[in-house]
Amino acid sequence: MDTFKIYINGRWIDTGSYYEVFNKYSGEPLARVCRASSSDAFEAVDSAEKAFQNNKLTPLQRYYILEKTSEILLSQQEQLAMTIAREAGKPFKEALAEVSRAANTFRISAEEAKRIKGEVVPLSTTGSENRFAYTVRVPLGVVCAISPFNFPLNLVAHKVAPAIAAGNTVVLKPASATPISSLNLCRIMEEAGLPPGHLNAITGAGSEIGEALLDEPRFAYYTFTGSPTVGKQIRNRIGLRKCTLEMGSNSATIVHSDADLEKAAAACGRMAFANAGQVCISVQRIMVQKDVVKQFTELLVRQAEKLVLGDPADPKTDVGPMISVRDAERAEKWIAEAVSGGARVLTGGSRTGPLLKPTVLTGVNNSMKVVCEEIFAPVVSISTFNTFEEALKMVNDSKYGLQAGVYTGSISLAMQAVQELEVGGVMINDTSVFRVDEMPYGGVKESGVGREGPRYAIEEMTEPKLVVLNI
Ligand SMILES: NC(=O)c1ccc[n+]([C@@H]2O[C@H](COP(=O)([O-])OP(=O)(O)OC[C@H]3O[C@@H](n4cnc5c(N)ncnc54)[C@H](O)[C@@H]3O)[C@@H](O)[C@H]2O)c1
Ligand SMILES: O=C[C@H](O)CS(=O)(=O)O
Repeated sequence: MDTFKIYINGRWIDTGSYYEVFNKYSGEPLARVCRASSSDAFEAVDSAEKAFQNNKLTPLQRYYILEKTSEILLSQQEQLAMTIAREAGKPFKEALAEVSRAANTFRISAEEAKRIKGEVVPLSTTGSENRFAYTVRVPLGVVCAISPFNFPLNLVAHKVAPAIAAGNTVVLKPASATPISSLNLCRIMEEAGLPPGHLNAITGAGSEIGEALLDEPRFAYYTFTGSPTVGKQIRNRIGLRKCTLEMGSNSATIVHSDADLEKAAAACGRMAFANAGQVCISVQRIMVQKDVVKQFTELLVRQAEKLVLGDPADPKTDVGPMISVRDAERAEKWIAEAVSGGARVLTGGSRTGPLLKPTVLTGVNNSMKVVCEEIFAPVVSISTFNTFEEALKMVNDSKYGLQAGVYTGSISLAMQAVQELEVGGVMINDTSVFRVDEMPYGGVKESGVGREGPRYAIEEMTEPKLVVLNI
């Protein structure tokens, strides 16, 4: 079994303490991963701080390193995807797409590294005569990047690539369940020419090492993706320092009676169960106009029942295991809670180990966890509405607000949704899950603070410095 070491200052370090990462489908040990200590965390920050202070990269150097990283990712797409399939349980075909997206995230960040700019500030107030003012955007310094299990490569890319593009240095703490993809990325960035200290990765089980990072005063910025529970802890612990928090959601998609129902059902049927529903913008709630709910539901159930559940390493698999048996058991309990409250299971609902069958529920209400919480499982609930205003209220009746989808043939209804939905992104005639990596991405309410997407993450990871010349 391979042993994966932590990466500090360009050196691979065997800490002598390990934990096992498991194949999420078979439950077999996949690799042994070093467990970092708080002194390793301290050393990682030391390394990043020294690199930031003593070895700044020019924008062009950053461009070449990020562009090269993108190329290497694509050249190793199959093996990187198989690692994602095994450590995260993501179906191989989805994992291939994730590697391709990560390469794209690096390519976009490479381009943005050449475009970081300030602006001329016209001064006209009396007393500002003979003065010329402008701003420059400067990097914040050492960035702490903490990433989730469900996109173990691309969501790490969305933190590391913009941070490096902006001229920062990084200490990365990947999810304990899926650290291998991050360590592969460190290897690739080293091969791409990233000098020692610019990227450091420390791994460990549970929140122990994560906690050590929150107590570290030398981080200028925290970029976190994960659950609201942890995100709130970070917000409360880091004082006045800036952070981006990409957190949970119980994303909704509205299907109006004037929608293309075949198209809407096909998209919802695919995207409600991608990555076994473990996607922050997963189609978890579908609101359907009552005149078309019967037809839509039949189409959706048919779509769900076509999906192949099984080993994510098998190219035929559409839905793999959830990240753990415990999470699958939690989802199963939430389904049972909904059923005891009057909900009906139209398909799915049963579990074998970490495999939960794609599940479609109706007869739900907003007091049920499957609706009001983030289920993060292959479970979707259908509710009905009479008027479009009702649908908008149902979507907004949530503590989350990441992205929403709206299927309608009416431009005025679409614009009303844009106006009234309390979310970070409105997808018209797409599900809530639509995302390409150059988009600004993030939410409101408990879905988070700040935006990702390379150009927007770079804005967050730099700040304007004003210069005034009295000439
Ligand atoms: N909004 C987004 O872009 C987005 C994307 C993917 C996932 N998510 C969210 O992430 C969650 C699923 O991912 P997860 O289970 O890995 O989330 P999680 O919150 O359990 O863990 C996220 C990261 O935080 C670390 N962590 C845990 N406790 C910590 C602590 N006390 N201090 C510092 N770090 C700590 C974990 O080790 C992991 O690296 C879901 O809520 C999902 O909605 C959001
Ligand atoms: O899980 C949340 C991710 O941000 C979803 S994706 O990156 O849009 O696939």
